[in-house]
Amino acid sequence: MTRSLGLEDNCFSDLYGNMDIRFNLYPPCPRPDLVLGFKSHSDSSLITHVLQDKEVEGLQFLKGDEWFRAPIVPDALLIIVGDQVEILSNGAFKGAVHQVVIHPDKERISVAAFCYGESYKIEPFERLVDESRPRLYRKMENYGDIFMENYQKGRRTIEEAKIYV
Ligand SMILES: O=C(O)CCC(=O)C(=O)O
Ligand SMILES: [Fe+2]
Repeated sequence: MTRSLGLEDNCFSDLYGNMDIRFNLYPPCPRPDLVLGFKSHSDSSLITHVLQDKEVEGLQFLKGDEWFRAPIVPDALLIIVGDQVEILSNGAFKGAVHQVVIHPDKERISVAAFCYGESYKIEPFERLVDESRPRLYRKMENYGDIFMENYQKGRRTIEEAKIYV
């Protein structure tokens, strides 16, 4: 990813600070058309590693206005680009919007490991901002905290970070 931006190999991973791990349990629901296991969101992290259930699908990604299912690949870790990489890369990568749907009669489990930056402040890499690529995101502080508040209200925090040029 970094090479495709002309940056040094470790410039994202050098920023890693905390990792939060979440164990998700999605009980079955006889009316999966009426509920979601996880409503539509992008992650506040730099990147997220997801270990999916070995048998029950549910994770979906938004492209355009269509949802695409993430297939099960046994024992594979799925990598999701988070909002903080969107900001650092000045929009070259996008925080992937995803949701989880529920199975009518099978439980699903997953484990998500969120890698966060060590610093509370996050802004685009200077080297990715110039006359031909204007700065598209403000410097954000305490992204994770703002994120939770917004998530509960159904808002995307990345929208607050965007500068419209
Ligand atoms: O359950 C999954 O596959 C993904 C969970 C997720 O999106 C999250 O924990 O942020
Ligand atoms: Fe997520």
